[in-house]
Amino acid sequence: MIELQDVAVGYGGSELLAEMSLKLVPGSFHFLTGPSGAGKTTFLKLCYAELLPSAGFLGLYGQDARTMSRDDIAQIRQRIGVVHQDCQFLDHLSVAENVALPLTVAGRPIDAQALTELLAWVGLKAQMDALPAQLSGGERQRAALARAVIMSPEVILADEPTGNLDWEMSLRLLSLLVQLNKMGKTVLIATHDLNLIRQTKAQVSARVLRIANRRLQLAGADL
Ligand SMILES: Nc1ncnc2c1ncn2[C@@H]1O[C@H](COP(=O)(O)OP(=O)(O)OP(=O)(O)O)[C@@H](O)[C@H]1O
Repeated sequence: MIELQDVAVGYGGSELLAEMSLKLVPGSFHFLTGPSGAGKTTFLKLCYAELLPSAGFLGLYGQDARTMSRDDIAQIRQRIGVVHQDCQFLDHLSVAENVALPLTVAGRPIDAQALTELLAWVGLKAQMDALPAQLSGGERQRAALARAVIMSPEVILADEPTGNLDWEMSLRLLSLLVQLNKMGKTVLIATHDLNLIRQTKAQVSARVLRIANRRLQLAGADL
């Protein structure tokens, strides 16, 4: 579904990451770790063609990302749900309307019952009519996760989804991502929280990728 062969990427002509190869197979669970500034967000942006490689092959569902039209990329993005590091919401819309926004934008009907069930699943049923400003950090992250999965994507990419959360809330969010994986979704989570990775590996068979020295590596068994 997402395949990189010898990919390099950078900004403004300077290379940040190089020689990256990876195949994200359906149903897999990956963590991506590495120090701040190593390029985790940049790597995720490649995976949903927000950035294109400066060298190598990036395949999205069998198509070469560099030859895809805007429409092709828009289609592919419907199959990839992204939880961004700084989850942004439209302040004047309710939590439910924000979560349903990808459907609205795509011109798809909103199934009110399915929306309520999704909000209940992330523990936000009581807050569905609240405004985003009324949510706590953990609630915002869970709303962002609900918004990322509302289009039933096959892949979920989450960028530091537990960034500012306490341990208990981090585990709660992780358990939602594990549940999605057990439902067959492919999950990739960028995080610098090694304890979280260790904790999750007890629940799910996860591979840990690490960015070091501008390269993507498979982390050792210690993680
Ligand atoms: N749009 C951009 N233009 C130029 N440089 C950028 C851009 N986005 C990121 N960078 C630089 O690329 C490097 C990697 O950034 P990136 O956000 O991918 O790292 P990260 O591993 O996700 O970091 P963090 O853990 O702090 O979120 C950083 O040095 C950053 O300043």
